[in-house]
Amino acid sequence: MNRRGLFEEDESYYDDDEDATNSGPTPSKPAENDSDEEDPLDAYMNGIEKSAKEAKEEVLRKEQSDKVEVDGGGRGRGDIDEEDAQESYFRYFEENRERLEAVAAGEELDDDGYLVGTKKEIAPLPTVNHKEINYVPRTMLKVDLQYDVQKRLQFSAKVKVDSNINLPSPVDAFDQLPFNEETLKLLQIQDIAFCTPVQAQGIPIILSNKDLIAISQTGSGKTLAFVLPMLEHVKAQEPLLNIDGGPIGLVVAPTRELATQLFKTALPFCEALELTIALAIGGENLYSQKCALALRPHIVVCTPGRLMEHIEKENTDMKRTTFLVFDEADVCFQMGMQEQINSIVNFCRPDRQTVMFSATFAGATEKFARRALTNPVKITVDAAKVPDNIKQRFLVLNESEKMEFFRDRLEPMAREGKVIIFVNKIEKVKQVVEFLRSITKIEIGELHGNMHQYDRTTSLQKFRDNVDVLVTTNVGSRGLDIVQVQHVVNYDAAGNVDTHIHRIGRTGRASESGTATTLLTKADNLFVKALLPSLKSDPEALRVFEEGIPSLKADIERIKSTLRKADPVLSRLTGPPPPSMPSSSRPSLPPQSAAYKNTTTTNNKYQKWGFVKASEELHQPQQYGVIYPPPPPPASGSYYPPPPPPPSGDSAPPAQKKSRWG
Ligand SMILES: Nc1ncnc2c1ncn2[C@@H]1O[C@H](COP(=O)(O)OP(=O)(O)OP(=O)(O)O)[C@@H](O)[C@H]1O
Repeated sequence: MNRRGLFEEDESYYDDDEDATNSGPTPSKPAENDSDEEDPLDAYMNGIEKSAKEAKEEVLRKEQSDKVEVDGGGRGRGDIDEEDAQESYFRYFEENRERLEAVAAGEELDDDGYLVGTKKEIAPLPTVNHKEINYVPRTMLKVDLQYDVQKRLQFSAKVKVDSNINLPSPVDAFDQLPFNEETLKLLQIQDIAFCTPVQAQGIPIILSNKDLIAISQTGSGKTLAFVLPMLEHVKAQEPLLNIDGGPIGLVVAPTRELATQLFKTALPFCEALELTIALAIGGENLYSQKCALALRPHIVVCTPGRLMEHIEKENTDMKRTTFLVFDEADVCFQMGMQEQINSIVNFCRPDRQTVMFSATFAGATEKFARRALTNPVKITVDAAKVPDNIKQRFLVLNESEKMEFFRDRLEPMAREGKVIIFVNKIEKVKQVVEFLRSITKIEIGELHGNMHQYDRTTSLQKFRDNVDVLVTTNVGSRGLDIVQVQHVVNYDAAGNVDTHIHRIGRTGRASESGTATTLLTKADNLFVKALLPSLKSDPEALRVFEEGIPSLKADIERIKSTLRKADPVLSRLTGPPPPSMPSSSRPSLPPQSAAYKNTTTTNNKYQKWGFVKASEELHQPQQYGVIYPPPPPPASGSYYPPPPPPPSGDSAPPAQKKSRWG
C-alpha cells in the first residue's frame, strides 16, 4: 500500500519533500530584512524553495516557445537573467500562488512540489501557562572554563562568534574539557582526541549555560558538539523521579533516519555515564516507545510528530526538559514542520537551554528560529560552504543520457567506496534502481518516504553494512554519517543550493575525501546560477557550465571578469578552454585506480581539522581524482574522467575499500 495513504508524521512534511519545504526562490532571494517585524510575505514564503521541477518546466516551456531564445541573446532568458532580486521574488510568488496557498493550508507536497494529499492533522499541543507550573528548578552548570582572550583571537579565523559577551575560550582537545574519565575513554576508543572547530568553541559555550546557534559544515562533528555537553547538563540536574515528567534532554531531528543515528551516537556515552535514553520516531511501534518512555529516560531523541503524539497520549511530558536540541534546525523551522516545532517549543518550559545546529541556516528561517532561543550566541564555521575535501564535478547532459552515465562508471566508483545517488522523485528512484540492476550485479539499495519504516531501516542498515550503492530521494540528504561514502551522484540537481550542500556532504565525512558529481541539463540553469558564487574559483566547473548551458554565458563572463580584475593569475585559469586535440594526440588516461584514487596523503585525522603546527599546514591533501592535464571536454560540453576499461580476469585490480579513517 502506498505509504502516502498511511500518513505518519515526519515523512509527510520532509521525507522527500525537503525541496518543497525549503525557503524562497533560491536564485534570487530578496535581501534579508533586518527589522524585527516579519514581513507577511516573508512569513508566507518562509520555508519554500523554488523546486528544480518548476525551474525545468519554465525553461522547457520557454525553450519550446518561438518567442524565446535559450542562449540569452534574445528577449526570453535575457530578460529573466536581468530580473532583479525583488522582481524575481514577486514573480515566483505569482507563479506559485496556488502551490504556496496549498502549503499554507497544510496540504502535502511530494518531493517535486506536486500536491499529493492533505496532511494528517497533528493537533497542536495544549497551551501551557508556565507560570502556573511549579517546575523543578534548572541547575546551572558550574564548570571550570577558560576565558582567555588570546585564545579566542587565535580561533577567530576558524570560528566566527557573533557575540561580545564574555564567552569561554575555545579548547583544542577533549581532555581540556571538564568531561569525566568515562567520556574521555570512549572518545579515545573512537580515535577522537582533538576537537573540530565547532566542538572547540561550541562545547564551552554550551557548558557555560548559554543558548547557541551553531552553523558548521557537513561532516564537521556537530553531533558530539551537542551530545557531550547535553550529558553534562543532564547529570547536573536533580534526579528524575517517577512522578516527574521526563526527559531532561530532548533532541529533535527532522527525519527518522537522522534521529536513529543521533540516538546511536549518544547511546554509548549515556551507558558510560549511567544515563538512560529513548528513541521516539514515526513509523515504529508506538506501544514499545510508550513502554520506554514510561521508564522515564533522561534523554529522548525524537521526530516532532511522534513526540507530539506521545505527549498527547500522556506517555511523556516536558516538565523536566531543560535542555532542548534541534539538529538540522533550518529544516525544523521551515514551513511544513514549523507549526509542530512551535507547538513543542511552546510546550517546553521557558527556562530551558536551547541549542540549534545545522550546516545551513537561511536568514529568514534563522530569524524565525531565534524566537525559540534566549539571548543566543551564534557561531559560524565555514557556513554553507562545501568542505574542501569534497571534489565537485559537473556534467551537462540530456535527460535521456543520464542513465548511461552509470553504465561504465558505477562499478569503478563502487570499488572506491560507497555511492549515494540522489534523485528528486520517488518514482525516479525505482526507474534508476531498475536500470542499475540491469547493468550491474552490484547490489543496489533504495530509500524513500513511500517505503514502510521497516524497509527504510533495513535498507539503510544494509547500506551501512555491505550494500555499496544507494539510490535515494532527499530523505537521505541530511545528517546521515556513513564514513565509507566515497561518491555522491546527483542524478537530478537539488532544488536549491542548501539541499545540494547537504546532499554532497554525505561524502567527505570527518575530513575524509570524496567526490560529488552533479548531472545537469540545460533546464537546470537557475539552479546553476544560484550555485555559481560558490564555484567561482573552480575554472573547470565554470567551463562546463559555459559550454553546456549557454544561457549562463553572461553570468559566467561577469564572474570571470571580476576574477580577472582581482587576480591576474586567476585570470589565466579562467581563460578560454584549451583547443581540443585530435583524439589520436590526447594523453592516455590513467588506469582506473589512479584516476579515481583517493590521494589524501594523511591519515592523521587530528591534523585534518586544522590543529596542526605551522610546518604541517603545508602538508595539504592533494586534490581528489583530478587528472592533469585535463582531457579535452567531451562533445556534450561536460567533463569527467571517462570510464576506465572494465577489469578483466586475474588482472582486475583488488577491490579498494576505504577503512573508516583512511
Ligand atoms: N573531533 C573529532 N575528530 C575526529 N572525528 C570526529 C570528531 N568529531 C566527530 N567526528 C566524526 O566525524 C563524523 C561526522 O560527524 P557528524 O555526523 O557529527 O557531522 P555533522 O557536522 O553533524 O554533519 P552533517 O551536517 O552532515 O549532519 C562522524 O563519523 C564522527 O564520529
